[in-house]
Amino acid sequence: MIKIEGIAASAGVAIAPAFKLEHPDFTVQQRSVSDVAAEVAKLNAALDKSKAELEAIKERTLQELGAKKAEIFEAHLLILNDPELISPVEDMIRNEMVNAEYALNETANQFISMFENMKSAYLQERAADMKDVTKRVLIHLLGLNYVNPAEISEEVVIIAEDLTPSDTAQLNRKYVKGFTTNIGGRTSHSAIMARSLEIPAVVGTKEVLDKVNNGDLVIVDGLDGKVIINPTEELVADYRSKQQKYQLQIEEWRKLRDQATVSADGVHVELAANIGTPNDVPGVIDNGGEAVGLYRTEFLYMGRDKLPTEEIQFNAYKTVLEKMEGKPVVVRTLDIGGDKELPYLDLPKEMNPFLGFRAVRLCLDRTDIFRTQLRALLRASVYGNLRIMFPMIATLDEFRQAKALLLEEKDKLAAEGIEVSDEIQLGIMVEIPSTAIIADQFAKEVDFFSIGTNDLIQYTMAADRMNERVSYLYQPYNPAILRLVKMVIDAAHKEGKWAGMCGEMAGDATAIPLLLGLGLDEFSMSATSILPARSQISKLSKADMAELAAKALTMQTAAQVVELVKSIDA
Ligand SMILES: C=C(OP(=O)(O)O)C(=O)O
Ligand SMILES: [Mg+2]
Repeated sequence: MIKIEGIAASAGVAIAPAFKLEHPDFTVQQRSVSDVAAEVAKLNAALDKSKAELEAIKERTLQELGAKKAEIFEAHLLILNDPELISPVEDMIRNEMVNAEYALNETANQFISMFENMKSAYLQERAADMKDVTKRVLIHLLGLNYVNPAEISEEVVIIAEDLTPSDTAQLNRKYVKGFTTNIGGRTSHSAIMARSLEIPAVVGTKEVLDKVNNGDLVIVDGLDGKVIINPTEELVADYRSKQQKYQLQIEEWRKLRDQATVSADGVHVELAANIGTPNDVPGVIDNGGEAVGLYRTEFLYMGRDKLPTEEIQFNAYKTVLEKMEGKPVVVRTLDIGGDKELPYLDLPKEMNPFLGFRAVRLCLDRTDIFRTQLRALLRASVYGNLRIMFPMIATLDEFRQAKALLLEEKDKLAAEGIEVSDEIQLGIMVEIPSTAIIADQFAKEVDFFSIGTNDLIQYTMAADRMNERVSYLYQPYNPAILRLVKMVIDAAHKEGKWAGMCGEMAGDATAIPLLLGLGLDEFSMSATSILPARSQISKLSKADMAELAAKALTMQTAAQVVELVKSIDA
């Protein structure tokens, strides 16, 4: 039995066999072959295995997710059965006497670049299918040991060095009971997504991948940040009861679903949810969310081969607004960069991606991309209560430029006779210290602030939010952070505006008493944190918390602040 400590990233307990997820090396080398017939046979065997896999996946998808989702695998099968692709591969092996993987890769790449250069969106999508199918066959030709995480069909706990946000988005909750990684922090995007998928997770363990073998029984304790490999039977029994207790607690919280969030002394605050896709909305409603406080639109841009069209975006935004039935929806414009990459934009690698060309910086440069998103948002605005928010604003100039582009697009739509709501509030994320410091000036021009503590903490403390080695510096309760938060809230209130928070700190049980005391109006968090937060706030008096917060601001260290907050229970 091995016990490993990590960072509790998504609540709950998972107990299942380990599935190690390692990204294989798809590099293909050219080799000369003398036995051409054997090479062709090798190709055919790999094709047969791939087809059999696809048949099985298609069948399963059909049963579990329906005909529409299964179509993609039918398309992949058609490619593998297409003589126009397969014959040239065989010809190349025979004529040039080269290895099967090289012939396949070369031929497929020619088709891929041909499709990519076509005008039709349909044919461009075929390029993505071709890439997927080629990878599948190469896995067999190169003898790689790899299963796509989306295709797991038994209950497992995933063990990985790290998971990208798009890996995480593909996980099927039915089979993936939990995950644990070597690197990452509580605010890395895979952790955030794990919370919205309600998959227990422990990240930043530094060593779990080296310590575990495929099939080992693993416990992931996402409540206390522990991973146990090959536990004793007694420990498994203990954790099963911890799992049940947590389940009962969730049922208790559920009773608060349809209630407003009111403090013990009768003050209402808004509890909103952070979402990544329209599919997250049922989770928001299910968890009693009063609004969407942050819709991270970048996930619409990820996991595809090219930019989403205005129509794709319009439909996504409209769906969210309609499903929220008039409750506020804060949509954040594209925040790509940092740990969220868009390979098809072909941006140069940067030394410090979190300090680089990202979010609104990119949008103000690539106004073509930005304008498309703004148009889609404006068109969708008539379907609900839309609020638009710009990320990573560092200067007033950036806000003014972004707002000017929005107004230009609004005028254009009006000229085209397309209806746009006149009630759209326009706000900014406060996640860069410069903006927090002159929040009083911003407050005169914006309709609201949403404090992005995930980034605000990393920029204030100069500690990478993804790096577990400096996680000791990632201190939400540091008085320096609390003072910045206070400046932003006070600045908003002075101008009659509201201040929210959509960083993970907003859902953190230790931070909530302080934030309530500092006067935060809206708390936006992972949907699963909403009910525990509602329960907690109902027991706190805002007036008492204001006194507590005032004391916290005079403390010297984060540890002292934590002690102070703990003392309210004592
Ligand atoms: C909510 C935030 O945005 P993201 O986590 O997407 O950077 C933040 O920085 O706090
Ligand atoms: Mg951010």
